[in-house]
Amino acid sequence: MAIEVRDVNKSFGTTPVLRDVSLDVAAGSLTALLGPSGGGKSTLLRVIAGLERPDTGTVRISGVDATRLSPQRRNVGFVFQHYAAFKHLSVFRNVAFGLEIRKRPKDEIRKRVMELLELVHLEKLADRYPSQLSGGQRQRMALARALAVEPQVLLLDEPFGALDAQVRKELRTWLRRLHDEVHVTTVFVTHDQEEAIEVADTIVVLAGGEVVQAGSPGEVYDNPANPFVMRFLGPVTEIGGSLVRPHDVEISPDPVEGGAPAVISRVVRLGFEVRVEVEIGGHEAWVQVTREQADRLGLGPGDTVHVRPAPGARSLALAV
Ligand SMILES: Nc1ncnc2c1ncn2[C@@H]1O[C@H](COP(=O)(O)OP(=O)(O)OP(=O)(O)O)[C@@H](O)[C@H]1O
Repeated sequence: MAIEVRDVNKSFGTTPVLRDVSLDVAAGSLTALLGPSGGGKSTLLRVIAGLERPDTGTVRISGVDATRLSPQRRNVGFVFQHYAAFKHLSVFRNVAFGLEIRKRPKDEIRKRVMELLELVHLEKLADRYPSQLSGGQRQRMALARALAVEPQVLLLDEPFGALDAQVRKELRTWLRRLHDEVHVTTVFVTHDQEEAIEVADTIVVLAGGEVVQAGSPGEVYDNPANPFVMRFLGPVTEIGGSLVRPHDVEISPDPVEGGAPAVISRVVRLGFEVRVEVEIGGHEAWVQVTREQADRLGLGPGDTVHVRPAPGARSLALAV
């Protein structure tokens, strides 16, 4: 394991922020810490980085007990949402910085920095200053700088959080590819479930300072540990006292075994998908169907249909 967090507790004043957190991060993996705002994600990342000291518990990095080591001695690289670049230094010098203070030979620095700039596709912008870069380019420079000193672990705290949705999506794909090339163990914080599912090979769901579930994106999406995780990972609706994904609901004009009669209140076409809003015995639910299905069934407001979770669909019973 590249990172082993054991029974970590951390409070700020009297407020517990991390409660008995244990976590294993496999070497070479790309792990997302996912959860709602205030759940403790950044604090956990900072504990791993050595920027916060846990009240109890331990952090091991590459087999070494790092709990009491300073951030500088942990061999970790980090990138934050608002990356503080050296404004008066060129992109090249920003990336070279860590190597220069380690007094590496000039030739070696030049070679390594140019390799890194190619990796993050900034080789043509080496002589620019940070103020002459876009937000996305600046974050890529930050990643190159963090990678320059060959950290054992890369820690990213919402690295694309301040960028607009389009650039964010591009950088996600790019981060995944970068990771496939470099394989450095990476932990990144996000509150965006789509980002976590798309980029990470392991997702750790953190809420209320506790690890609620950890697993591959498929496991966490398909086998959520509880209704909270199911809601957080994707859309849900309630049918017959169970929580189910709206694309896992069968809709039929005729009565079906285990089905409940429902009245369609609205049919919303969202490109390829159609969202069918229904009322079942006084409560609202919705079903996601394809446009082809909606047309074939001729669904319209006021129609009575029958709905049930599709056979084999994942559903979670809700406590009454
Ligand atoms: N230095 C601090 N002093 C006091 N309280 C803090 C400190 N840092 C964090 N907290 C509190 O700890 C809780 C968890 O914060 P943390 O930043 O770890 O959550 P998060 O999951 O990363 O949330 P976000 O996505 O909003 O950053 C919050 O209630 C926050 O107000």
